This record gives sequence, structure tokens and C-alpha cells, in this order.
Amino acid sequence: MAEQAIIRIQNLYKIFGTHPEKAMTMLRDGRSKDEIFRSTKQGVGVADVSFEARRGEIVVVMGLSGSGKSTLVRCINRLIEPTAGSIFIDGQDITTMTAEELRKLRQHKMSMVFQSFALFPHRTVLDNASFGLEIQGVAEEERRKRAHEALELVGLAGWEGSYPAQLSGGMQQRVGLARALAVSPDILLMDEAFSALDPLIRKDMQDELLSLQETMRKTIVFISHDLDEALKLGDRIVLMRDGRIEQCGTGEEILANPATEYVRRFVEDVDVTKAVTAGQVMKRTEAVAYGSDGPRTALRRMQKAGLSSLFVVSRDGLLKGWVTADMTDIALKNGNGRIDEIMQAEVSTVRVETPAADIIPLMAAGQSPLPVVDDRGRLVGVVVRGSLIAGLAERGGNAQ
Ligand SMILES: Nc1ncnc2c1ncn2[C@@H]1O[C@H](COP(=O)(O)OP(=O)(O)OP(=O)(O)O)[C@@H](O)[C@H]1O
Repeated sequence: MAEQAIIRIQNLYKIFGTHPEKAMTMLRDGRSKDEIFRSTKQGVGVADVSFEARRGEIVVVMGLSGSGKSTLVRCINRLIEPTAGSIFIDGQDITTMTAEELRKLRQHKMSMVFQSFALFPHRTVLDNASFGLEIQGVAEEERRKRAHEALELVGLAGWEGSYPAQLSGGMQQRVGLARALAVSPDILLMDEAFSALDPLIRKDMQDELLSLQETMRKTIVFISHDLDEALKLGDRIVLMRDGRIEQCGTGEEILANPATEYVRRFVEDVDVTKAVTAGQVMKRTEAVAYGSDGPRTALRRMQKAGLSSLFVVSRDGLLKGWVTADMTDIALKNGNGRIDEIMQAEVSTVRVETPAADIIPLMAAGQSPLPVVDDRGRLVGVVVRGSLIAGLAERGGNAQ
């Protein structure tokens, strides 16, 4: 896993003020942000934060106002200078980078999308979208082509000649997203990017980001103060309080096992007993392996579906077990095996009518996807990480 981390943050601190040393000592002694401010007049932005973001995942940094979300994310591109700690991007510590290295990193590796859209009012949509490329010195024709592609991606083809004021808020934020995507960054930093939008538009943008992400597979660090948004978007959630990380984990882990009383109170409004069932949130199984398949066939099917494991079924659809790409690789190297000889037969299942409250602990324990079977044991669908709690969050949001 470790080598997959594209962002690795280690013991990061940011103290605002001219004399951070005293505040650092007090923080290490476990003193609170309030105490430190009262006695030193130094502001604690981020305190001893460590976490990783893996390639292709959405990490949502969540917390109340003043908890340190923006400071943390601005340290990742060094818009804010950290007081102590390390930030590795692709294995390179950016806190020791020269100004030139940093400039390259910001231009090519990561882009930021702001809550306020931050568009230039006197530039057309196309020129706004191509701004990052202009800074990079990309030639005009290439710039226009790539900006146009990015606008197409976010559903704004045809609006290239318009000006920001002629667009709705949602459309303006699409331009902001297109501008960030046009430079083909590996990492997107999104600071409350959807918070200024009307609730319905906001939901559309969340759905669209998720659907874009299915093909883009960027690493996204998304700041939000909204739990529903965090549950819906985050592969993992970093929950902050007073500059520190209170808990970091998948939505399922946080709901099933809140690390502290604070987290428990934070998530208590998400009603896991609500009538959300596996059947309502399951997806059709895109690909399966058959017991009689050889490892090569199963592997090919996995690759085609972009999956790293498959459920194994009999010809009449009964769930028999599961197999991973690693298992098929080993079988191939040993030159033998039918899938039913190499598969793992033990697998937890849920039924169409199984309620969320019973599924979340299974997923929190690391089981994903979970197979859904009918009363005869036939595989009828899968519940994948995130979809269940996204369902809960959306229903919760509507009910309140
Ligand atoms: N430039 C600054 N100078 C002094 N203190 C600052 C500065 N920027 C942030 N802080 C302090 O650092 C702490 C964390 O602020 P930050 O903006 O990162 O929180 P946040 O979780 O993003 O909040 P919000 O959701 O309101 O933006 C706050 O106590 C804030 O007052």
C-alpha cells in the first residue's frame, strides 16, 4: 500500500504568529488551541497531522469552521508555509523544494478549485479554462484545444465565448473545474468547491464529480464542512478538530466505530437504522468468474471490467466464492487450476432486504464489495464501498 501513496503528510504543524516555538512546545505537551492562544497569542492552524492519500482516491477533509481544513490543504501546495513536518508528493518532500521546483509542481502536478470560483470576469469561458495552460507557456492552439476538451468534460461545450457573469453559479464552478482539469494534474485540491451552490445544483455537481472520477481517477483532496457531502464523496474521510485529526477512515469505519465521543456526536444524526437496504443501493455485478473457468479467462475478465477480484458463481448463478488477480497469477505461474480449485470459498453475504445497520459493520471490517444473494443463494448484485452511506446521507439530507 505504502508505495501507492501519492500524498504523504507526516507530523505537520502550522502555527500562525511570529513566535511559533512556544506554541509548538505547548502543543507537544498536549495543551489545547485555546490555552495556547491565550498564553502565547499564537494561532494553531494544524497540529501534528499525518495521513496519506492514495492514487485515485477522494479524501475528504471535514470539520467545523476553524478546525484547520483550509490551512492543511494550503500546506499541500505550500500556499501556506508549514511550521514543521513533511509533505511528500510522489515520494518527494515538498517542504524542502526550491521556488522553481515548487512552481513546476503547482503548474503540472496539482490544481486547486475554490469555493468562490475565482474566475476572471473579463475573460471568456475558454480563456478562463485555459489560464493554467497559459501560465505553463503552452502554445495558443494547443491551449484552446485542451481547454475545449476540459470544458466538454464538465458539460460546457458551446459556452466557450461567454463571460462568467452570463453563467449560473453551477456553470461558473464547472469552468473552475475545467480550468483545474485542463492542465491534467494528478492531484486536485478542492476547497469547499460546491458549498456556495444551491442544494440541488450542489447535488448535481457531486454526482458529476463522482462520475468524472470513474474515468479520471485523480487523487482528490476535498474540503467540506458537510458530513453528508463527505460521506457521499469520500473514499476516506479525515475528520479534524482544533487543528488535529480526530479520526481518519472510510465513512463506514467512522459510522460503525467512532474513535472518540466527539466523532460519535458528529455522526449521530446519520441514522443507520433508516430503511435503506442492500437492494436499494446494490449495483448489478458487472463480471463474474465461473468455477469451471481457467485462471487466464478469469484474469482477462477482471482486466476487462477494471476489477482486482471477481465473485465466482456456478452456471445457475449460485455464489460459490471469490477470486483475486493475485490468486489467478499464482495459479498461472504454477500452470494449473480451475477457478473452483483456487478460489476462496468463505464469503459473507447479505440479502436484498438486509438493512444498512447490519451492512455497515461488515464493510467497516474491510469487506467490499459485499455480495447480495437471493433466498436460493444466487448472486443478484453487489454493495460497493461508499454507495450505502451515500444512500444514507442523501436520505438523511432530504429528511432534515
Ligand atoms: N492567516 C492566518 N492568520 C492567523 N490565523 C489563521 C490564519 N489562517 C487561519 N488561521 C487560524 O487557523 C485556524 C484554522 O483555520 P482554517 O481556515 O484552516 O479552518 P477551516 O477548518 O478551513 O475553517 P473554515 O471552514 O471556516 O474555512 C483558525 O483558528 C484560524 O483562525
